[in-house]
Amino acid sequence: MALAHPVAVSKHRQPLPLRVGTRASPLALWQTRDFLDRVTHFCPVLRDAKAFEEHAISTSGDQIQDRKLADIGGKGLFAKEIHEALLDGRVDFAVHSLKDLETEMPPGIVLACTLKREDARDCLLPGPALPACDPADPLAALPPGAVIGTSSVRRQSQLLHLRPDLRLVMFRGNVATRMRKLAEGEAAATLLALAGLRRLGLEPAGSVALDPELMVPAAGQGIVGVTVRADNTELHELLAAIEDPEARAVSAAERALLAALDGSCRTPIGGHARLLPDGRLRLTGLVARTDGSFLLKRSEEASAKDAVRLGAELGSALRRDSPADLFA
Ligand SMILES: NCc1[nH]cc(CCC(=O)O)c1CC(=O)O
Repeated sequence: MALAHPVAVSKHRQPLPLRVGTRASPLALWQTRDFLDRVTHFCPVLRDAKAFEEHAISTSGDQIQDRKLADIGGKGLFAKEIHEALLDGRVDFAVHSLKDLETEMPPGIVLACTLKREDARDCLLPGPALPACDPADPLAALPPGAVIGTSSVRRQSQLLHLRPDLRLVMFRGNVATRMRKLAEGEAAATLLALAGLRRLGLEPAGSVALDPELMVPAAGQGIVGVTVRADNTELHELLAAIEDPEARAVSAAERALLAALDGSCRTPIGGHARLLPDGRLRLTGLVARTDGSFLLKRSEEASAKDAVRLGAELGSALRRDSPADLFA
Protein backbone atom coordinates (compact mmCIF):
# COMPACT_ATOMS: atom_id res chain seq x y z
CA MET A 1 0.00 0.00 0.00
CA ALA A 2 2.80 2.39 0.81
CA LEU A 3 4.06 2.33 -2.74
CA ALA A 4 0.79 2.22 -4.64
CA HIS A 5 -0.06 5.85 -4.08
CA PRO A 6 3.09 7.60 -5.27
CA VAL A 7 2.87 5.47 -8.39
CA ALA A 8 -0.70 6.56 -8.88
CA VAL A 9 0.37 10.14 -8.40
CA SER A 10 3.12 9.98 -10.97
CA LYS A 11 1.09 7.86 -13.43
CA HIS A 12 -1.68 10.41 -13.40
CA ARG A 13 0.84 13.18 -13.97
CA GLN A 14 -0.22 15.18 -10.97
CA PRO A 15 2.32 17.94 -11.50
CA LEU A 16 4.86 18.52 -8.77
CA PRO A 17 5.33 20.38 -6.59
CA LEU A 18 2.01 19.77 -4.87
CA ARG A 19 0.92 23.10 -3.44
CA VAL A 20 -0.52 22.97 0.06
CA GLY A 21 -2.65 25.80 1.41
CA THR A 22 -2.54 26.63 5.11
CA ARG A 23 -3.20 29.48 7.47
CA ALA A 24 -0.06 31.28 8.53
CA SER A 25 -0.35 30.85 12.31
CA PRO A 26 2.36 28.83 14.05
CA LEU A 27 -0.20 26.13 14.89
CA ALA A 28 -1.45 25.90 11.30
CA LEU A 29 2.12 25.64 10.01
CA TRP A 30 2.95 22.95 12.58
CA GLN A 31 -0.10 20.97 11.50
CA THR A 32 0.77 21.36 7.83
CA ARG A 33 4.30 20.06 8.39
CA ASP A 34 3.00 17.18 10.44
CA PHE A 35 0.59 16.32 7.63
CA LEU A 36 3.39 16.45 5.03
CA ASP A 37 5.51 14.18 7.26
CA ARG A 38 2.67 11.67 7.27
CA VAL A 39 2.30 11.85 3.50
CA THR A 40 6.00 11.29 2.88
CA HIS A 41 6.08 8.48 5.40
CA PHE A 42 3.51 6.62 3.29
CA CYS A 43 4.87 7.81 -0.03
CA PRO A 44 8.65 7.96 0.22
CA VAL A 45 8.85 8.92 -3.43
CA LEU A 46 7.50 12.31 -2.38
CA ARG A 47 10.24 12.75 0.21
CA ASP A 48 11.92 15.35 -1.90
CA ALA A 49 12.35 18.91 -0.72
CA LYS A 50 10.68 20.10 -3.92
CA ALA A 51 7.67 17.78 -3.88
CA PHE A 52 5.59 20.23 -1.82
CA GLU A 53 5.20 23.94 -1.69
CA GLU A 54 3.58 25.63 1.31
CA HIS A 55 1.23 28.53 0.58
CA ALA A 56 0.34 30.49 3.71
CA ILE A 57 -3.01 32.18 3.20
CA SER A 58 -4.33 34.96 5.39
CA THR A 59 -8.03 34.44 6.16
CA SER A 60 -10.76 36.84 7.31
CA GLY A 61 -10.66 35.10 10.67
CA ASP A 62 -6.98 36.00 10.98
CA GLN A 63 -7.45 39.58 9.85
CA ILE A 64 -10.33 40.51 12.15
CA GLN A 65 -8.99 40.39 15.69
CA ASP A 66 -11.13 42.81 17.62
CA ARG A 67 -14.55 41.18 17.53
CA LYS A 68 -16.07 37.92 18.56
CA LEU A 69 -16.07 35.45 15.72
CA ALA A 70 -19.74 34.88 16.41
CA ASP A 71 -20.43 38.52 15.57
CA ILE A 72 -18.60 38.48 12.26
CA GLY A 73 -19.95 35.31 10.75
CA GLY A 74 -18.35 32.43 12.65
CA LYS A 75 -16.86 29.24 11.35
CA GLY A 76 -16.25 29.60 7.65
CA LEU A 77 -14.08 32.63 8.30
CA PHE A 78 -10.91 30.64 8.75
CA ALA A 79 -11.44 28.73 5.53
CA LYS A 80 -13.05 31.04 2.99
CA GLU A 81 -9.88 32.34 1.35
CA ILE A 82 -8.37 28.86 1.46
CA HIS A 83 -11.38 27.37 -0.34
CA GLU A 84 -11.03 30.12 -2.95
CA ALA A 85 -7.35 29.28 -3.48
CA LEU A 86 -8.29 25.61 -3.97
CA LEU A 87 -11.08 26.35 -6.42
CA ASP A 88 -8.90 28.83 -8.36
CA GLY A 89 -6.19 26.16 -8.67
CA ARG A 90 -3.63 28.19 -6.71
CA VAL A 91 -3.22 25.28 -4.29
CA ASP A 92 -3.85 21.54 -4.72
CA PHE A 93 -4.93 20.74 -1.20
CA ALA A 94 -5.36 22.52 2.12
CA VAL A 95 -4.83 21.69 5.77
CA HIS A 96 -7.38 22.84 8.37
CA SER A 97 -8.14 22.52 12.06
CA LEU A 98 -11.34 20.56 11.62
CA LYS A 99 -13.13 22.55 14.29
CA ASP A 100 -12.69 25.72 12.26
CA LEU A 101 -14.09 24.12 9.12
CA GLU A 102 -17.79 24.50 8.33
CA THR A 103 -19.77 21.23 8.19
CA GLU A 104 -20.80 21.62 4.57
CA MET A 105 -18.01 22.07 2.04
CA PRO A 106 -18.54 24.51 -0.82
CA PRO A 107 -19.44 22.84 -4.15
CA GLY A 108 -16.33 21.42 -5.77
CA ILE A 109 -14.43 20.84 -2.51
CA VAL A 110 -14.31 17.68 -0.43
CA LEU A 111 -12.94 16.86 2.98
CA ALA A 112 -10.74 14.01 1.78
CA CYS A 113 -8.86 13.05 4.91
CA THR A 114 -8.92 13.36 8.70
CA LEU A 115 -5.71 12.78 10.63
CA LYS A 116 -5.23 11.02 13.94
CA ARG A 117 -6.73 13.04 16.76
CA GLU A 118 -4.59 14.83 19.33
CA ASP A 119 -6.22 15.12 22.77
CA ALA A 120 -9.68 16.65 22.19
CA ARG A 121 -10.02 18.23 25.63
CA ASP A 122 -10.02 21.86 26.64
CA CYS A 123 -7.43 22.90 29.13
CA LEU A 124 -7.75 25.40 31.97
CA LEU A 125 -4.67 27.61 32.28
CA PRO A 126 -4.35 29.57 35.49
CA GLY A 127 -2.47 32.87 35.19
CA PRO A 128 0.53 33.78 37.34
CA ALA A 129 -1.63 35.08 40.22
CA LEU A 130 -3.48 31.78 40.73
CA PRO A 131 -2.38 28.51 42.31
CA ALA A 132 -1.96 25.45 40.08
CA CYS A 133 -5.25 23.68 39.37
CA ASP A 134 -6.21 20.53 41.22
CA PRO A 135 -7.00 17.95 38.53
CA ALA A 136 -9.74 16.53 40.76
CA ASP A 137 -11.52 19.91 40.98
CA PRO A 138 -9.93 22.27 38.46
CA LEU A 139 -12.39 25.14 38.82
CA ALA A 140 -11.73 25.36 42.56
CA ALA A 141 -8.55 27.31 41.81
CA LEU A 142 -10.68 30.18 40.49
CA PRO A 143 -11.61 32.63 43.27
CA PRO A 144 -15.17 34.02 43.36
CA GLY A 145 -15.72 36.56 40.60
CA ALA A 146 -12.49 35.64 38.80
CA VAL A 147 -12.06 37.05 35.30
CA ILE A 148 -11.70 34.39 32.61
CA GLY A 149 -10.42 35.22 29.14
CA THR A 150 -12.16 33.44 26.29
CA SER A 151 -14.19 34.43 23.28
CA SER A 152 -15.63 30.99 22.74
CA VAL A 153 -19.36 31.00 23.54
CA ARG A 154 -19.12 27.24 24.02
CA ARG A 155 -16.50 27.55 26.77
CA GLN A 156 -18.20 30.59 28.28
CA SER A 157 -21.63 28.95 28.61
CA GLN A 158 -20.26 25.81 30.23
CA LEU A 159 -18.09 27.77 32.67
CA LEU A 160 -20.95 30.07 33.69
CA HIS A 161 -23.31 27.14 34.08
CA LEU A 162 -20.91 25.64 36.62
CA ARG A 163 -19.75 28.94 38.12
CA PRO A 164 -22.19 31.82 37.59
CA ASP A 165 -19.94 34.11 39.64
CA LEU A 166 -17.18 34.12 37.01
CA ARG A 167 -16.71 37.10 34.71
CA LEU A 168 -15.75 36.66 31.07
CA VAL A 169 -13.54 38.90 28.96
CA MET A 170 -12.87 38.48 25.27
CA PHE A 171 -9.60 36.77 24.38
CA ARG A 172 -8.72 36.32 20.75
CA GLY A 173 -5.63 35.92 18.67
CA ASN A 174 -3.48 32.87 18.20
CA VAL A 175 -2.44 30.59 21.04
CA ALA A 176 0.74 32.53 21.85
CA THR A 177 -1.14 35.87 21.93
CA ARG A 178 -3.68 34.48 24.36
CA MET A 179 -0.95 33.13 26.61
CA ARG A 180 0.79 36.52 26.58
CA LYS A 181 -2.49 38.20 27.61
CA LEU A 182 -2.75 35.72 30.45
CA ALA A 183 0.84 36.34 31.56
CA GLU A 184 0.15 40.09 31.52
CA GLY A 185 -2.83 39.65 33.84
CA GLU A 186 -5.64 40.54 31.43
CA ALA A 187 -7.50 37.58 32.94
CA ALA A 188 -6.99 35.32 35.94
CA ALA A 189 -7.22 32.21 33.74
CA THR A 190 -8.05 31.13 30.22
CA LEU A 191 -9.17 28.02 28.38
CA LEU A 192 -7.49 26.64 25.30
CA ALA A 193 -7.60 23.45 23.32
CA LEU A 194 -5.00 21.07 24.70
CA ALA A 195 -4.23 19.95 21.15
CA GLY A 196 -2.92 23.36 20.12
CA LEU A 197 -0.84 23.73 23.28
CA ARG A 198 0.71 20.29 22.90
CA ARG A 199 1.51 20.76 19.25
CA LEU A 200 3.25 24.04 19.98
CA GLY A 201 5.02 22.64 23.06
CA LEU A 202 3.26 25.24 25.23
CA GLU A 203 1.50 23.11 27.82
CA PRO A 204 2.31 25.13 30.94
CA ALA A 205 2.84 23.73 34.42
CA GLY A 206 -0.26 24.19 36.55
CA SER A 207 -2.69 23.81 33.68
CA VAL A 208 -5.20 20.99 33.70
CA ALA A 209 -7.21 19.21 31.05
CA LEU A 210 -10.95 19.30 31.65
CA ASP A 211 -13.02 16.15 31.45
CA PRO A 212 -14.90 16.20 28.12
CA GLU A 213 -18.14 15.44 29.96
CA LEU A 214 -17.60 18.52 32.16
CA MET A 215 -16.45 20.85 29.38
CA VAL A 216 -17.69 19.38 26.11
CA PRO A 217 -15.13 20.17 23.38
CA ALA A 218 -15.98 21.59 19.97
CA ALA A 219 -16.84 19.18 17.17
CA GLY A 220 -13.60 18.18 15.48
CA GLN A 221 -11.35 19.64 18.17
CA GLY A 222 -7.84 18.18 17.98
CA ILE A 223 -8.34 16.78 14.47
CA VAL A 224 -6.71 18.06 11.30
CA GLY A 225 -8.68 17.77 8.07
CA VAL A 226 -7.40 18.02 4.51
CA THR A 227 -9.51 19.38 1.66
CA VAL A 228 -9.04 18.93 -2.09
CA ARG A 229 -10.97 19.74 -5.25
CA ALA A 230 -13.67 17.15 -5.82
CA ASP A 231 -12.33 16.30 -9.28
CA ASN A 232 -8.76 15.66 -8.14
CA THR A 233 -9.03 11.89 -7.77
CA GLU A 234 -5.27 11.29 -7.64
CA LEU A 235 -5.00 13.32 -4.47
CA HIS A 236 -8.09 11.62 -3.03
CA GLU A 237 -6.23 8.32 -3.35
CA LEU A 238 -3.07 9.67 -1.82
CA LEU A 239 -4.96 11.17 1.10
CA ALA A 240 -7.00 8.03 1.68
CA ALA A 241 -3.73 6.31 2.55
CA ILE A 242 -3.11 8.50 5.57
CA GLU A 243 -6.71 8.80 6.73
CA ASP A 244 -7.21 7.79 10.37
CA PRO A 245 -10.40 5.69 10.48
CA GLU A 246 -11.06 6.47 14.14
CA ALA A 247 -10.72 10.22 13.52
CA ARG A 248 -13.03 9.81 10.54
CA ALA A 249 -15.69 8.04 12.63
CA VAL A 250 -15.63 10.38 15.62
CA SER A 251 -15.51 13.51 13.48
CA ALA A 252 -18.32 12.23 11.26
CA ALA A 253 -20.54 11.87 14.34
CA GLU A 254 -19.52 15.21 15.83
CA ARG A 255 -19.94 17.10 12.56
CA ALA A 256 -23.30 15.48 11.80
CA LEU A 257 -24.43 16.62 15.26
CA LEU A 258 -23.26 20.15 14.55
CA ALA A 259 -24.93 20.17 11.14
CA ALA A 260 -28.25 18.94 12.58
CA LEU A 261 -28.19 21.60 15.27
CA ASP A 262 -27.36 24.24 12.70
CA GLY A 263 -27.20 26.86 15.42
CA SER A 264 -26.56 30.41 14.51
CA CYS A 265 -22.86 30.83 15.09
CA ARG A 266 -23.75 32.51 18.37
CA THR A 267 -25.24 29.31 19.78
CA PRO A 268 -22.93 27.48 22.17
CA ILE A 269 -22.66 23.93 20.83
CA GLY A 270 -20.33 21.13 21.86
CA GLY A 271 -19.82 17.68 20.39
CA HIS A 272 -17.47 14.95 21.45
CA ALA A 273 -17.37 11.33 20.32
CA ARG A 274 -15.11 8.50 21.35
CA LEU A 275 -14.73 4.86 20.42
CA LEU A 276 -15.58 2.52 23.27
CA PRO A 277 -13.49 -0.60 23.91
CA ASP A 278 -16.18 -2.69 22.18
CA GLY A 279 -15.82 -0.59 19.02
CA ARG A 280 -19.06 1.30 19.44
CA LEU A 281 -19.19 5.04 19.27
CA ARG A 282 -20.33 7.23 22.17
CA LEU A 283 -21.31 10.78 21.33
CA THR A 284 -21.97 13.60 23.79
CA GLY A 285 -23.72 16.71 22.53
CA LEU A 286 -24.29 20.04 24.22
CA VAL A 287 -26.46 23.07 23.56
CA ALA A 288 -26.51 26.03 25.92
CA ARG A 289 -27.24 29.68 26.36
CA THR A 290 -24.15 31.86 26.40
CA ASP A 291 -24.88 33.08 29.93
CA GLY A 292 -25.11 29.48 31.18
CA SER A 293 -28.75 29.85 32.29
CA PHE A 294 -29.75 26.95 30.01
CA LEU A 295 -27.61 23.91 29.31
CA LEU A 296 -28.63 20.62 27.76
CA LYS A 297 -26.15 17.77 27.51
CA ARG A 298 -26.93 14.27 26.36
CA SER A 299 -25.02 11.17 25.25
CA GLU A 300 -25.97 8.35 22.89
CA GLU A 301 -24.20 5.28 21.51
CA ALA A 302 -24.31 3.52 18.17
CA SER A 303 -22.24 1.28 15.98
CA ALA A 304 -19.31 3.18 14.45
CA LYS A 305 -20.64 2.58 10.95
CA ASP A 306 -23.72 4.62 11.94
CA ALA A 307 -21.64 7.63 13.02
CA VAL A 308 -23.48 10.09 10.80
CA ARG A 309 -26.92 8.88 11.83
CA LEU A 310 -25.88 8.97 15.52
CA GLY A 311 -24.80 12.60 15.18
CA ALA A 312 -27.83 13.65 13.15
CA GLU A 313 -30.28 12.03 15.58
CA LEU A 314 -28.66 13.37 18.73
CA GLY A 315 -28.43 16.80 17.13
CA SER A 316 -32.13 16.78 16.21
CA ALA A 317 -33.11 15.61 19.68
CA LEU A 318 -31.08 18.36 21.36
CA ARG A 319 -32.56 20.90 19.02
CA ARG A 320 -36.11 19.70 19.68
CA ASP A 321 -35.59 19.97 23.43
CA SER A 322 -33.91 23.39 23.48
CA PRO A 323 -35.59 26.82 23.46
CA ALA A 324 -36.35 27.76 19.85
CA ASP A 325 -34.72 31.20 20.10
CA LEU A 326 -31.30 29.52 20.37
CA PHE A 327 -31.68 28.56 16.72
CA ALA A 328 -33.33 31.72 15.42
N1 LIG B 1 -10.46 28.34 17.25
C1 LIG B 1 -9.04 28.40 17.12
C2 LIG B 1 -8.42 27.05 17.16
N2 LIG B 1 -8.60 26.17 16.16
C3 LIG B 1 -7.96 25.01 16.49
C4 LIG B 1 -7.36 25.18 17.73
C5 LIG B 1 -6.59 24.19 18.47
C6 LIG B 1 -6.33 22.89 17.77
C7 LIG B 1 -7.52 22.03 17.61
O1 LIG B 1 -8.50 22.10 18.37
O2 LIG B 1 -7.51 21.21 16.69
C8 LIG B 1 -7.64 26.48 18.14
C9 LIG B 1 -7.18 27.12 19.39
C10 LIG B 1 -8.05 26.85 20.60
O3 LIG B 1 -9.27 26.72 20.48
O4 LIG B 1 -7.50 26.81 21.70
